[in-house]
Amino acid sequence: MHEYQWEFIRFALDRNVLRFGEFTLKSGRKSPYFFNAGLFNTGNSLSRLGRYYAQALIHNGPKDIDLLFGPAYKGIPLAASTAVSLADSFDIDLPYCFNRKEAKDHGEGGALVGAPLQGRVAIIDDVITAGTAIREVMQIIKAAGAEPAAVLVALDRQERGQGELSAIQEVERDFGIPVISIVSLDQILEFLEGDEQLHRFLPAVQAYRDEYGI
Ligand SMILES: O=P(O)(O)OC[C@H]1O[C@H](OP(=O)(O)OP(=O)(O)O)[C@H](O)[C@@H]1O
Ligand SMILES: O=C(O)c1cc(=O)[nH]c(=O)[nH]1
Repeated sequence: MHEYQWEFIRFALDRNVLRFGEFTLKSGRKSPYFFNAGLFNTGNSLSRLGRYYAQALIHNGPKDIDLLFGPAYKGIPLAASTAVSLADSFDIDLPYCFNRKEAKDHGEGGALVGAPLQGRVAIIDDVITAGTAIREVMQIIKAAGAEPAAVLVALDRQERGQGELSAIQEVERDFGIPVISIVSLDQILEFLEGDEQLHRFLPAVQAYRDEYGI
């Protein structure tokens, strides 16, 4: 694992974002670990997080991105902090937008907020598990006439999607775009192996991976 990945896992553990226990996921799967990006909840942690995403996009993403999109809800501050980091640290001023889960019927109305949803879009979200959320986002982008160009997530849980491939592999195959993650379950397992205090969670995470992993 790269040093920045080890640092990122330490950062997520310190903020209680990465936790071990028993959690029910959007897919209904019962997971022994959970990544709650909502707990990156201070200016400092969001600023640091935005830099991780911005670096991942610059180093591993396509060069010709026109817009960042943050899926409601947790993707919203992620896209915003990535946009700020790109501007502040890399002198790249990209527009960003996000959706509402319920369309608004007064004021400016509608389900989209921010810059017009157009051009080549990088989707900024927290995790991909079974891939349901990301497929919903693809529909929103296509309905607007824009073009999905990449997906960026903090954590690739490396779980099966609709078939035998991982949800991320299915997205790459079905939409022909790269999915970039800061860390994946492989690195979390490696971290657990090397950490005296967290080592005890390894068996449960490995058993979960045997059931749902690829
Ligand atoms: O790959 P999947 O199986 O779809 O699961 C992952 C998605 O589930 C969570 O979103 P959720 O819809 O719970 O929304 P939130 O951002 O409002 O917490 C998470 O933020 C991912 O977007
Ligand atoms: O699959 C999910 O619902 C899910 C997993 C996870 O680790 N974090 C999260 O916010 N959602």
